[in-house]
Amino acid sequence: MLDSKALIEIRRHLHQFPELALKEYATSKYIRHIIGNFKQEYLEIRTIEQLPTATLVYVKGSNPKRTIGYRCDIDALPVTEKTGLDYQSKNDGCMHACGHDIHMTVALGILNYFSEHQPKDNLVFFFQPAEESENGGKLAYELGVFEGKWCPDEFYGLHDNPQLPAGSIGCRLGTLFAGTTEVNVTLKGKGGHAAYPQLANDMVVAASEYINQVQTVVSRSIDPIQSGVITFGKLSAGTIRNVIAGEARIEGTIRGLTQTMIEKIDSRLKAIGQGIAISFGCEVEVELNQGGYLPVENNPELTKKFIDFMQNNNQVDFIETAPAMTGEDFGYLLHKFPGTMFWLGVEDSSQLHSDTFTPKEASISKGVKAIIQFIEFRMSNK
Ligand SMILES: CC(=O)N[C@@H](CCC[C@H](N)C(=O)O)C(=O)O
Repeated sequence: MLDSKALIEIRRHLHQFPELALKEYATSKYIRHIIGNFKQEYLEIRTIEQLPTATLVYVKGSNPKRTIGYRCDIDALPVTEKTGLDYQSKNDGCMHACGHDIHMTVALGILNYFSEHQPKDNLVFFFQPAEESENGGKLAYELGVFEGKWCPDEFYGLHDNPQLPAGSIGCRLGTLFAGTTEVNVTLKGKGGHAAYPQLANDMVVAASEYINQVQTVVSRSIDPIQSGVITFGKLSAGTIRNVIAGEARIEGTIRGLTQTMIEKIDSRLKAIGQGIAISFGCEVEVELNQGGYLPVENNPELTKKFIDFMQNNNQVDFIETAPAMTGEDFGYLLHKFPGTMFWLGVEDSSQLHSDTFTPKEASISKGVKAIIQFIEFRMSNK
């Protein structure tokens, strides 16, 4: 069984070579290499031609009543790491700033254990590309990856959480994470000389107005008891100070804890786009793409079992958490299969997606242990 030193070595390797969504070639090669060193007797490794960076592993149960799925995500973010760690990212402008290196290592630790201790039920491990964007979970589902013996009766997955103590487990009944919609707004007007605004149609001003008006959506259009977030993380326009920009592009993300909320915000963003087009006499295209980022809704029965198990396990520090506005395309898979998503505490003062994010590695072995214990408990259950 991989000890904590071996797990940390794996995690540090993964951390140094992060790759963006659907480009995780070295990552998946490394994952397969590590799995290739495990005892193979109960394992079947599968790759998918149309989703080449995905890896699935089937573990044959000794007396199966069901197939339990376990998913982890493998992609990284376009963030330049500033941790200064001696194992910091060697891939410029790319970082495991959301802790997917931790997720992969935990999954490998669990898989390693079951490769040596044949489980009673069948297990399916899914090392999923493209969680941060590009809808890897949905893509896999639509390719029919989970058909036949690869279809889990129940599916589990975790996300790391820097706000929780290292190695603790957090979860809740109901919605754990928000649904998200990616939004891209393109505004087209007319470029020109900075000195002659009357002859041009300035899209820096129109884009600013669009962004300002959108700030009223959460404060004025939605029920204050419910939650919604709109963040524009990227704005681009223009080439130089003295040329009026004829085009602007805004990229953002919308979050809501219910699908109704997401749809309500989506429709307001479209309507504001139409208003800006009329008032500025320009073209405004509002593209909305939810992809597979549906709200992460935990299955009540399975999640109750999960929470009861973790709460009654004196080796686990369990924390009941509030819903979070993070998104996860595991939400899509949980709309197809019953299951549970939960947090693994990694305790850090930096938040997810920050360039100084440094999860505590002690959380890895604790997470592996707690999840193995849960899977064993689940296999002993009807
Ligand atoms: C856990 C986490 O941080 N997930 C990402 C998921 C991204 C969703 C989608 N690409 C979007 O930006 O809307 C997050 O940003 O919450």
